[in-house]
Amino acid sequence: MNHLEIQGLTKRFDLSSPPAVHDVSFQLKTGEILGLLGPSGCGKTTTLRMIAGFTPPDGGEIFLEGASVASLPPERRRIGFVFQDYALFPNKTVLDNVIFALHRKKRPLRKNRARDLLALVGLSREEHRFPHELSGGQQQRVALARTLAAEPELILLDEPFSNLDAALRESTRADVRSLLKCAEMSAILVTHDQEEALSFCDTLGVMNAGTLEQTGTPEEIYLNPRTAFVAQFLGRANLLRGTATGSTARTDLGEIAIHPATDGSVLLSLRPEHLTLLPLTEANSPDDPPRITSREFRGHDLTYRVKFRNREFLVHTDYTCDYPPGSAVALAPRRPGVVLQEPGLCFRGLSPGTPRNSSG
Ligand SMILES: Nc1ncnc2c1ncn2[C@@H]1O[C@H](COP(=O)(O)OP(=O)(O)OP(=O)(O)O)[C@@H](O)[C@H]1O
Repeated sequence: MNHLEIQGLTKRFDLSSPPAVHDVSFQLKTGEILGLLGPSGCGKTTTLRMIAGFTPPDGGEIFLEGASVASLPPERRRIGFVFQDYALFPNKTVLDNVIFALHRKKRPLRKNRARDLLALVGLSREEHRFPHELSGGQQQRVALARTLAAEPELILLDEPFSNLDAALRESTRADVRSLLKCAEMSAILVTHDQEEALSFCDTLGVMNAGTLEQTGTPEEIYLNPRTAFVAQFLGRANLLRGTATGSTARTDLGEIAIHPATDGSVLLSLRPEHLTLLPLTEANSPDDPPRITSREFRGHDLTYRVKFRNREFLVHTDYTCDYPPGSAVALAPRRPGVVLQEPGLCFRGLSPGTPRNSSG
Protein backbone atom coordinates (compact mmCIF):
# COMPACT_ATOMS: atom_id res chain seq x y z
CA MET A 1 0.00 0.00 0.00
CA ASN A 2 1.14 3.55 -0.65
CA HIS A 3 1.94 5.52 2.48
CA LEU A 4 0.53 8.71 1.04
CA GLU A 5 -1.73 9.13 -1.94
CA ILE A 6 -2.78 12.47 -3.38
CA GLN A 7 -5.58 12.57 -5.92
CA GLY A 8 -6.52 15.65 -7.95
CA LEU A 9 -5.45 18.16 -5.30
CA THR A 10 -6.54 21.68 -6.26
CA LYS A 11 -6.32 25.10 -4.58
CA ARG A 12 -7.42 28.49 -5.89
CA PHE A 13 -6.73 31.43 -3.56
CA ASP A 14 -8.21 34.04 -5.82
CA LEU A 15 -10.99 33.61 -8.41
CA SER A 16 -9.36 36.12 -10.75
CA SER A 17 -6.08 34.12 -10.92
CA PRO A 18 -5.32 30.60 -12.12
CA PRO A 19 -5.26 27.94 -9.38
CA ALA A 20 -2.10 27.87 -7.24
CA VAL A 21 -2.31 24.05 -7.41
CA HIS A 22 -4.28 22.28 -10.14
CA ASP A 23 -5.25 18.61 -10.22
CA VAL A 24 -2.05 17.31 -8.60
CA SER A 25 -1.83 13.54 -8.04
CA PHE A 26 1.06 11.41 -6.79
CA GLN A 27 1.91 8.56 -4.44
CA LEU A 28 4.60 8.03 -1.84
CA LYS A 29 5.73 4.61 -0.63
CA THR A 30 6.73 3.94 2.98
CA GLY A 31 10.31 5.05 3.59
CA GLU A 32 10.48 6.94 0.30
CA ILE A 33 11.75 10.51 -0.06
CA LEU A 34 9.94 12.48 -2.73
CA GLY A 35 11.18 15.85 -3.95
CA LEU A 36 8.71 18.47 -5.17
CA LEU A 37 10.76 20.61 -7.49
CA GLY A 38 9.84 23.72 -9.44
CA PRO A 39 10.37 27.45 -9.83
CA SER A 40 9.20 30.02 -7.30
CA GLY A 41 5.42 30.33 -7.14
CA CYS A 42 4.64 27.00 -8.88
CA GLY A 43 2.61 25.68 -5.91
CA LYS A 44 5.08 23.51 -3.98
CA THR A 45 4.51 25.00 -0.53
CA THR A 46 0.74 25.15 -1.05
CA THR A 47 0.76 21.43 -1.87
CA LEU A 48 2.77 20.70 1.28
CA ARG A 49 0.48 22.87 3.43
CA MET A 50 -2.61 21.07 2.12
CA ILE A 51 -1.05 17.69 3.00
CA ALA A 52 -0.20 18.97 6.50
CA GLY A 53 -3.72 20.36 6.96
CA PHE A 54 -2.72 24.04 7.27
CA THR A 55 -4.44 25.03 3.99
CA PRO A 56 -7.83 23.53 3.07
CA PRO A 57 -7.94 22.22 -0.52
CA ASP A 58 -10.74 23.24 -2.90
CA GLY A 59 -10.74 19.81 -4.50
CA GLY A 60 -9.04 16.42 -4.40
CA GLU A 61 -8.26 13.83 -1.77
CA ILE A 62 -5.35 13.03 0.55
CA PHE A 63 -5.00 9.48 1.88
CA LEU A 64 -2.54 8.43 4.59
CA GLU A 65 -2.20 4.64 4.89
CA GLY A 66 -5.33 4.35 2.74
CA ALA A 67 -7.53 6.56 4.96
CA SER A 68 -8.72 10.02 3.97
CA VAL A 69 -7.36 12.79 6.22
CA ALA A 70 -9.89 15.38 5.00
CA SER A 71 -11.68 15.64 8.34
CA LEU A 72 -8.50 15.61 10.48
CA PRO A 73 -6.96 18.82 11.85
CA PRO A 74 -3.16 19.19 11.43
CA GLU A 75 -2.33 17.92 14.94
CA ARG A 76 -4.16 14.64 14.31
CA ARG A 77 -2.54 13.86 10.95
CA ARG A 78 0.76 12.66 12.48
CA ILE A 79 2.70 14.68 9.96
CA GLY A 80 5.86 16.56 10.96
CA PHE A 81 6.73 19.84 9.25
CA VAL A 82 10.32 21.14 9.14
CA PHE A 83 10.34 24.80 8.19
CA GLN A 84 12.97 26.84 6.41
CA ASP A 85 13.75 28.91 9.54
CA TYR A 86 13.88 25.87 11.94
CA ALA A 87 11.46 27.64 14.37
CA LEU A 88 13.45 26.66 17.52
CA PHE A 89 12.70 28.33 20.87
CA PRO A 90 15.65 30.74 21.34
CA ASN A 91 15.41 30.78 25.16
CA LYS A 92 15.39 26.98 25.56
CA THR A 93 18.43 24.71 25.44
CA VAL A 94 18.80 22.14 22.68
CA LEU A 95 17.62 19.43 25.08
CA ASP A 96 14.60 21.45 26.22
CA ASN A 97 13.65 22.25 22.63
CA VAL A 98 13.38 18.51 21.96
CA ILE A 99 11.73 17.72 25.33
CA PHE A 100 9.05 20.30 24.52
CA ALA A 101 7.98 18.20 21.53
CA LEU A 102 7.63 15.11 23.74
CA HIS A 103 4.64 16.43 25.70
CA ARG A 104 2.59 13.34 24.80
CA LYS A 105 5.13 11.06 26.52
CA LYS A 106 5.10 10.44 30.30
CA ARG A 107 7.26 13.07 32.05
CA PRO A 108 9.97 10.68 33.46
CA LEU A 109 10.57 9.22 29.97
CA ARG A 110 10.97 12.54 28.18
CA LYS A 111 14.58 13.38 29.01
CA ASN A 112 15.95 9.97 27.97
CA ARG A 113 13.94 9.96 24.75
CA ALA A 114 15.15 13.50 23.93
CA ARG A 115 18.76 12.37 24.54
CA ASP A 116 18.23 9.36 22.23
CA LEU A 117 17.00 11.70 19.50
CA LEU A 118 19.92 14.08 19.99
CA ALA A 119 22.28 11.11 19.73
CA LEU A 120 20.54 10.13 16.50
CA VAL A 121 21.21 13.56 14.99
CA GLY A 122 24.77 13.64 16.40
CA LEU A 123 24.24 16.48 18.89
CA SER A 124 24.62 14.77 22.29
CA ARG A 125 27.48 17.07 23.26
CA GLU A 126 25.49 20.20 22.44
CA GLU A 127 22.43 19.44 24.59
CA HIS A 128 23.04 22.33 27.02
CA ARG A 129 23.66 24.95 24.35
CA PHE A 130 21.13 27.50 23.16
CA PRO A 131 20.14 27.73 19.47
CA HIS A 132 22.25 30.88 18.89
CA GLU A 133 25.33 28.91 20.02
CA LEU A 134 24.87 26.38 17.18
CA SER A 135 25.74 26.50 13.48
CA GLY A 136 22.89 26.64 10.96
CA GLY A 137 23.38 22.95 10.16
CA GLN A 138 23.26 22.01 13.85
CA GLN A 139 20.09 24.06 14.33
CA GLN A 140 18.57 22.24 11.39
CA ARG A 141 19.41 18.89 13.02
CA VAL A 142 17.77 20.02 16.30
CA ALA A 143 14.67 20.96 14.29
CA LEU A 144 14.69 17.49 12.79
CA ALA A 145 15.14 15.79 16.19
CA ARG A 146 12.21 17.83 17.49
CA THR A 147 10.06 16.84 14.53
CA LEU A 148 10.98 13.17 14.98
CA ALA A 149 10.11 13.46 18.71
CA ALA A 150 6.44 13.80 17.82
CA GLU A 151 6.72 10.37 16.10
CA PRO A 152 5.19 11.50 12.83
CA GLU A 153 4.36 9.02 10.08
CA LEU A 154 5.46 11.44 7.41
CA ILE A 155 7.85 14.40 7.42
CA LEU A 156 7.41 17.43 5.19
CA LEU A 157 10.52 19.55 4.63
CA ASP A 158 10.01 23.01 3.12
CA GLU A 159 13.34 24.26 1.73
CA PRO A 160 15.05 23.19 4.97
CA PHE A 161 18.60 23.76 3.73
CA SER A 162 18.18 27.11 2.03
CA ASN A 163 19.58 29.14 4.94
CA LEU A 164 22.85 27.19 5.00
CA ASP A 165 25.99 28.09 3.11
CA ALA A 166 27.02 25.82 0.23
CA ALA A 167 29.46 23.54 2.11
CA LEU A 168 27.21 23.11 5.14
CA ARG A 169 24.19 22.54 2.93
CA GLU A 170 25.82 19.55 1.25
CA SER A 171 26.90 17.86 4.49
CA THR A 172 23.64 18.66 6.34
CA ARG A 173 21.47 17.23 3.61
CA ALA A 174 23.60 14.06 3.47
CA ASP A 175 23.19 13.75 7.29
CA VAL A 176 19.45 14.40 7.17
CA ARG A 177 18.95 11.91 4.34
CA SER A 178 20.76 9.15 6.24
CA LEU A 179 18.78 10.00 9.40
CA LEU A 180 15.49 9.71 7.53
CA LYS A 181 16.62 6.44 5.96
CA CYS A 182 17.75 5.05 9.37
CA ALA A 183 14.37 5.97 10.86
CA GLU A 184 12.59 4.53 7.75
CA MET A 185 10.64 7.78 7.53
CA SER A 186 8.67 8.80 4.47
CA ALA A 187 9.32 12.41 3.55
CA ILE A 188 8.55 15.10 1.02
CA LEU A 189 11.16 17.75 0.33
CA VAL A 190 10.19 21.02 -1.33
CA THR A 191 13.03 22.69 -3.17
CA HIS A 192 13.80 24.76 -6.23
CA ASP A 193 17.40 23.53 -6.20
CA GLN A 194 17.81 20.78 -8.76
CA GLU A 195 21.11 19.50 -7.36
CA GLU A 196 19.50 19.16 -3.92
CA ALA A 197 16.54 17.31 -5.40
CA LEU A 198 18.78 14.91 -7.32
CA SER A 199 21.03 14.09 -4.38
CA PHE A 200 18.40 13.96 -1.60
CA CYS A 201 15.36 12.32 -3.17
CA ASP A 202 14.40 8.82 -4.32
CA THR A 203 11.70 10.17 -6.62
CA LEU A 204 10.89 13.61 -7.98
CA GLY A 205 7.81 15.52 -9.02
CA VAL A 206 8.48 18.53 -11.23
CA MET A 207 5.85 21.28 -10.85
CA ASN A 208 5.13 24.12 -13.24
CA ALA A 209 2.43 26.78 -12.77
CA GLY A 210 0.39 24.72 -10.31
CA THR A 211 0.51 21.42 -12.18
CA LEU A 212 2.72 18.37 -11.77
CA GLU A 213 4.40 17.94 -15.15
CA GLN A 214 6.27 14.70 -14.46
CA THR A 215 7.06 12.26 -11.67
CA GLY A 216 9.67 9.52 -11.64
CA THR A 217 13.12 8.65 -10.38
CA PRO A 218 15.77 11.33 -10.92
CA GLU A 219 17.30 9.17 -13.68
CA GLU A 220 13.96 8.67 -15.45
CA ILE A 221 13.21 12.36 -15.44
CA TYR A 222 16.72 13.45 -16.40
CA LEU A 223 17.05 10.94 -19.24
CA ASN A 224 13.44 11.05 -20.44
CA PRO A 225 12.01 14.51 -19.74
CA ARG A 226 8.41 14.62 -20.88
CA THR A 227 8.16 18.33 -21.69
CA ALA A 228 10.45 21.17 -22.74
CA PHE A 229 9.89 22.74 -19.31
CA VAL A 230 11.09 19.60 -17.48
CA ALA A 231 14.06 19.16 -19.86
CA GLN A 232 15.20 22.71 -19.15
CA PHE A 233 14.37 22.85 -15.45
CA LEU A 234 16.17 19.65 -14.46
CA GLY A 235 19.62 20.01 -16.02
CA ARG A 236 20.35 21.72 -19.31
CA ALA A 237 18.97 20.80 -22.69
CA ASN A 238 19.39 21.63 -26.36
CA LEU A 239 15.94 21.78 -27.92
CA LEU A 240 15.76 20.93 -31.60
CA ARG A 241 12.89 20.81 -34.10
CA GLY A 242 12.67 17.92 -36.55
CA THR A 243 10.45 15.79 -38.74
CA ALA A 244 10.13 12.24 -37.44
CA THR A 245 9.63 8.99 -39.30
CA GLY A 246 9.55 6.23 -36.69
CA SER A 247 12.84 6.10 -34.76
CA THR A 248 14.67 8.76 -36.75
CA ALA A 249 14.12 12.44 -37.44
CA ARG A 250 15.45 14.95 -39.95
CA THR A 251 16.92 17.91 -38.06
CA ASP A 252 19.50 20.67 -38.46
CA LEU A 253 22.04 18.09 -37.22
CA GLY A 254 21.10 15.71 -40.08
CA GLU A 255 19.15 12.49 -39.60
CA ILE A 256 19.35 11.48 -35.94
CA ALA A 257 17.97 8.66 -33.81
CA ILE A 258 15.01 9.56 -31.58
CA HIS A 259 12.84 7.90 -28.98
CA PRO A 260 10.07 7.03 -28.61
CA ALA A 261 9.09 6.37 -32.22
CA THR A 262 6.65 8.84 -33.73
CA ASP A 263 5.79 10.55 -37.01
CA GLY A 264 5.54 14.16 -38.05
CA SER A 265 6.81 17.40 -36.55
CA VAL A 266 8.68 16.92 -33.26
CA LEU A 267 10.49 18.91 -30.61
CA LEU A 268 13.57 17.01 -29.36
CA SER A 269 15.72 17.35 -26.26
CA LEU A 270 19.44 16.55 -26.37
CA ARG A 271 21.46 16.92 -23.16
CA PRO A 272 24.81 18.71 -23.63
CA GLU A 273 26.70 15.51 -22.70
CA HIS A 274 24.72 13.59 -25.29
CA LEU A 275 26.31 15.64 -28.06
CA THR A 276 29.95 15.37 -29.12
CA LEU A 277 32.34 17.25 -31.38
CA LEU A 278 34.22 15.55 -34.23
CA PRO A 279 36.85 16.78 -36.68
CA LEU A 280 35.38 17.94 -39.98
CA THR A 281 35.76 15.52 -42.88
CA GLU A 282 34.63 15.79 -46.48
CA ALA A 283 31.60 13.66 -45.61
CA ASN A 284 30.38 15.80 -42.70
CA SER A 285 31.41 19.27 -43.88
CA PRO A 286 28.46 21.55 -44.74
CA ASP A 287 29.08 24.95 -46.43
CA ASP A 288 28.80 26.80 -43.16
CA PRO A 289 29.90 24.25 -40.48
CA PRO A 290 29.30 24.45 -36.72
CA ARG A 291 31.83 26.76 -35.11
CA ILE A 292 33.01 26.86 -31.48
CA THR A 293 32.23 30.22 -29.90
CA SER A 294 33.48 29.44 -26.38
CA ARG A 295 35.36 26.74 -24.50
CA GLU A 296 35.28 26.38 -20.73
CA PHE A 297 37.63 23.95 -18.98
CA ARG A 298 35.81 22.48 -15.97
CA GLY A 299 38.38 19.99 -14.66
CA HIS A 300 36.70 16.69 -15.44
CA ASP A 301 35.04 17.99 -18.61
CA LEU A 302 34.86 20.75 -21.16
CA THR A 303 31.83 22.88 -21.95
CA TYR A 304 31.56 24.30 -25.43
CA ARG A 305 29.12 26.71 -27.00
CA VAL A 306 28.81 25.92 -30.67
CA LYS A 307 27.08 28.15 -33.21
CA PHE A 308 25.31 26.45 -36.09
CA ARG A 309 22.54 27.76 -38.35
CA ASN A 310 21.86 30.86 -36.29
CA ARG A 311 21.53 29.04 -33.01
CA GLU A 312 23.75 27.94 -30.18
CA PHE A 313 24.28 24.38 -28.95
CA LEU A 314 25.72 23.55 -25.54
CA VAL A 315 28.09 20.56 -25.59
CA HIS A 316 29.83 18.79 -22.68
CA THR A 317 32.73 16.55 -23.64
CA ASP A 318 35.54 14.95 -21.71
CA TYR A 319 38.81 16.88 -21.59
CA THR A 320 40.38 14.83 -24.41
CA CYS A 321 37.92 16.27 -26.93
CA ASP A 322 39.86 19.51 -27.15
CA TYR A 323 39.20 22.22 -29.78
CA PRO A 324 40.15 25.89 -29.59
CA PRO A 325 37.44 28.58 -29.88
CA GLY A 326 36.82 29.51 -33.51
CA SER A 327 37.35 25.91 -34.75
CA ALA A 328 34.95 24.49 -37.31
CA VAL A 329 33.74 21.08 -36.12
CA ALA A 330 31.10 18.45 -36.75
CA LEU A 331 28.34 18.17 -34.13
CA ALA A 332 27.00 14.66 -33.54
CA PRO A 333 24.51 13.15 -31.07
CA ARG A 334 25.75 10.26 -28.92
CA ARG A 335 22.28 9.26 -27.73
CA PRO A 336 18.86 9.43 -29.35
CA GLY A 337 17.02 12.73 -29.05
CA VAL A 338 14.11 12.55 -26.60
CA VAL A 339 10.77 13.43 -28.19
CA LEU A 340 9.00 15.98 -26.00
CA GLN A 341 5.26 16.05 -25.47
CA GLU A 342 3.44 18.81 -27.32
CA PRO A 343 -0.28 19.25 -28.01
CA GLY A 344 -1.44 16.83 -30.69
CA LEU A 345 1.67 14.63 -30.55
CA CYS A 346 0.97 10.92 -30.86
CA PHE A 347 3.59 8.26 -30.14
CA ARG A 348 3.57 5.08 -32.23
CA GLY A 349 1.55 2.38 -30.46
CA LEU A 350 -0.12 4.86 -28.05
CA SER A 351 -3.37 6.74 -28.42
CA PRO A 352 -3.17 10.57 -28.65
CA GLY A 353 -2.41 12.23 -25.32
CA THR A 354 -1.26 9.02 -23.59
CA PRO A 355 1.83 9.68 -21.46
CA ARG A 356 4.72 7.64 -22.78
CA ASN A 357 5.85 6.35 -19.39
CA SER A 358 3.55 5.21 -16.62
CA SER A 359 5.66 6.73 -13.87
CA GLY A 360 4.37 10.16 -14.55
N1 LIG B 1 -2.27 32.51 1.38
C1 LIG B 1 -2.22 32.85 0.09
N2 LIG B 1 -3.08 33.77 -0.42
C2 LIG B 1 -3.05 34.10 -1.74
N3 LIG B 1 -2.18 33.58 -2.63
C3 LIG B 1 -1.29 32.68 -2.17
C4 LIG B 1 -1.25 32.27 -0.80
N4 LIG B 1 -0.26 31.36 -0.64
C5 LIG B 1 0.30 31.20 -1.86
N5 LIG B 1 -0.32 31.99 -2.78
C6 LIG B 1 0.00 32.06 -4.22
O1 LIG B 1 -0.06 30.75 -4.74
C7 LIG B 1 0.99 30.54 -5.70
C8 LIG B 1 1.82 29.35 -5.26
O2 LIG B 1 2.55 29.69 -4.08
P1 LIG B 1 3.50 28.67 -3.30
O3 LIG B 1 3.99 29.34 -2.07
O4 LIG B 1 2.78 27.38 -3.15
O5 LIG B 1 4.66 28.50 -4.38
P2 LIG B 1 6.09 27.82 -4.19
O6 LIG B 1 6.30 26.97 -5.40
O7 LIG B 1 6.21 27.16 -2.87
O8 LIG B 1 7.03 29.10 -4.26
P3 LIG B 1 8.44 29.41 -3.50
O9 LIG B 1 9.45 28.45 -4.09
O10 LIG B 1 8.70 30.84 -3.88
O11 LIG B 1 8.21 29.20 -2.04
C9 LIG B 1 1.77 31.84 -5.78
O12 LIG B 1 1.28 32.57 -6.89
C10 LIG B 1 1.43 32.54 -4.47
O13 LIG B 1 1.48 33.94 -4.62
